Amino acid sequence: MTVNLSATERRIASLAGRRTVKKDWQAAWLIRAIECIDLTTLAGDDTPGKVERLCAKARNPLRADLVEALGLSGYGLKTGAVCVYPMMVGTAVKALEDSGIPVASVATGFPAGLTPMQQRLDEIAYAVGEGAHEIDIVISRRHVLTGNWEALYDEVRAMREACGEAHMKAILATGELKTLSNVYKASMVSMMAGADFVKTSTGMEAVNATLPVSLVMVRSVRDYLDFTGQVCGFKPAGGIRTAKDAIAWLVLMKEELGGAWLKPDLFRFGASSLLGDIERQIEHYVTGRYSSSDRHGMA
Ligand SMILES: O=C[C@H](O)COP(=O)(O)O
Repeated sequence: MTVNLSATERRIASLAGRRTVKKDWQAAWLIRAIECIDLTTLAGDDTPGKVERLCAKARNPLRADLVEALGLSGYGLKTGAVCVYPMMVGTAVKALEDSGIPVASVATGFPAGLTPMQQRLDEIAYAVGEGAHEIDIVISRRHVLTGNWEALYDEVRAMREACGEAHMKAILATGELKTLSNVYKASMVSMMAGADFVKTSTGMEAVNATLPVSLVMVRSVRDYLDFTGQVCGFKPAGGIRTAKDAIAWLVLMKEELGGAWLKPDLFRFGASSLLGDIERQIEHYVTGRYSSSDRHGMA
């Protein structure tokens, strides 16, 4: 399998012109984007209080006056999930009780994945034991860079088993995989080994989610569906900060995979600050005025 870089770039360059999403449609697409956000905090200074505030935001992602102006009172708008480190899972589970919002936890030596395998599996067990519904694992980049696909398969398979009932997202850390062909192969092997989602990045690599890498991954999802009949979700993560970015990714999903991949069961944004810009754009749609971005803090 090889990926044609210039064809990939050409396809991405043409995407923006394929759909015009303005005014009411833009507001509707942004609401959908909110429902697909894994609202994330993965920082060394995370505290229970910060996670509780983030969970409150996940329950009420837009200010009440904006929700009312959009006619969404009673709709129950909420984010797709809240994503935290394993030590914060218990706090998040408690804060999200009865909300229907799943808690996702990174695990397996996030972000580098360079801890011994047993510890990585124990970390999954810990997060699941704390109540995580979804586990975002990181793959060993060295298996990709050395072409050891069997080792990658075995690793992801073992992690899939450790997740039990929890959904598993496989983070490829695409910014460290060197080539788009490697991205395609790593994505395919992760799906073969049982990943429910493939995810671009940890947010900690030098290069995180990009549209060309995302195109390659969604094509692998499409091919996997054609080969096996199995559906897999997709999660771009890292550096997605603006409403405009969100629309670009939603257009990509709609064009490449169709409407089924515009819903949180098959599509998520991994993002810590995207919601703030979306709220700001929706405020502009409702009031005609832009507020300062610091009025839309997350936690
Ligand atoms: O998976 C989520 C990422 O760590 C979030 O990255 P971000 O802070 O660039 O939005």
